[in-house]
Amino acid sequence: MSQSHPTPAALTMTEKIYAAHSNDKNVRAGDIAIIVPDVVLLNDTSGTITTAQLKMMGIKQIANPDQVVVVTDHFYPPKDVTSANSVRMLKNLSHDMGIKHLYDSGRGGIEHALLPEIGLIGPGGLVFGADSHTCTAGALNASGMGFGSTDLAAVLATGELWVKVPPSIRIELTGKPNPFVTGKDIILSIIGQIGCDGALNAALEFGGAGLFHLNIDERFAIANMAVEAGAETCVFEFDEQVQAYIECSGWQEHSPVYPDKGASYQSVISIALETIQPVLAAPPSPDHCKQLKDLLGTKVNQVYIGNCSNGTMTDLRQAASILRHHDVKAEVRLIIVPATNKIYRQAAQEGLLDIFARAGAFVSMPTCGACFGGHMGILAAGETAIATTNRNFRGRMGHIDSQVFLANAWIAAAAAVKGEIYDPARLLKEVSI
Ligand SMILES: CC(C)[C@H](C(=O)O)[C@@H](O)C(=O)O
Ligand code: SF4
Repeated sequence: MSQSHPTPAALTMTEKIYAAHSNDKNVRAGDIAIIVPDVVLLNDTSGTITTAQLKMMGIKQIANPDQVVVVTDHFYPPKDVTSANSVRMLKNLSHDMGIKHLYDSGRGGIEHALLPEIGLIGPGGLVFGADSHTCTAGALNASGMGFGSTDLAAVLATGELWVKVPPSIRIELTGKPNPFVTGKDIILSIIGQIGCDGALNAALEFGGAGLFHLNIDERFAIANMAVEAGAETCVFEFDEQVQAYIECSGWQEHSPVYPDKGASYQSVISIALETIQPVLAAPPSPDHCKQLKDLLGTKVNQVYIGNCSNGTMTDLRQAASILRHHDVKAEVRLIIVPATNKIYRQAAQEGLLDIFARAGAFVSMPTCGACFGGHMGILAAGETAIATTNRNFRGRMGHIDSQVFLANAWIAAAAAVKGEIYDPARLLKEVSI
């Protein structure tokens, strides 16, 4: 419950979003508040546990079917009978409970990329999801929080949940990134600096003049990985780029939040974008940040370009700029997965899918697939992958003795061509000579 706070107060963006979704408009960081999210997000892994919990609780009708979005993406299209049963379970739930927002992967995409794209989340909005990367929504001046499946069952049953409003860490971005430095390099560098628990139980809030140089796709890549620094959620400041995005997506509510001058932060971290170099996260964790120049020559067996953080048009265009001139090295498996149906079709229209297929890549409609070692790209013992994904824990993409390096799409594509970690800038120069 909210304590008695002096008013008027200077608030963070996170405090404003949670207060706006609570009956108690005076809630602040540290308070426990009953929160009603705009969206409750379920997928075909955790969502099935949530569904089973609802059954155990004897819930015949959920509180607000319009609040719920169901996306089948993790094992989509079902890879075996168990995953087929999971998808069936979610389709039955949607039918029985009157949930209209049901998206299968072919029609929709990976949940965190899809939700903003179809205008179901936007400035000032709040989503609770049974998936840790629900924080991706933060790129659009919204807040997304991941929960366990049982908590989500409680939200479905009642439409609300108690939450401890997190304190915020302000990340002040200044300057302009160098060529070949992307959102991925920025977030990997930040996690490398503060560690996988550097933002534990806090909200990351991104702002500053440097934001101007980051397009929305790059902000998605950054927001998506806030949880890899331990953050509960993250929020980016609102600007013209967010405004332009929601004009296309159709997000109806227009309630951007701004940080108040004098708002209180757990800490403030300044990042001068021009100081960031192209980096990778070496195994076995996303905070194991290494400069590209220190990993050159590392052999790779598989390259994966996709997932909910980096399966965007920005990533695909970067990969295509390399693959239009080069074939994938014969012994390397390159898998490219646009994050949504819309991105897939845009890439087709721009001729990118053809460039990928011609170069020898395996291209697929959206699915989580290999990202979490689910299907379609499992690593054998001793194999090494470079992935534009967000996690490289031991065994993440397959065998417990396989390795994953996280990197941007330029670096990933260059590795697919060379079969080893290679400087994409150098590769492009070799073409123009
Ligand atoms: C399976 C799912 C619950 C999980 C998550 O919560 O993040 C997955 O999406 C992941 O990336 O590991
Ligand atoms: S793409 Fe990967 S990280 Fe994203 S939701 Fe799917 S499994 Fe999780």
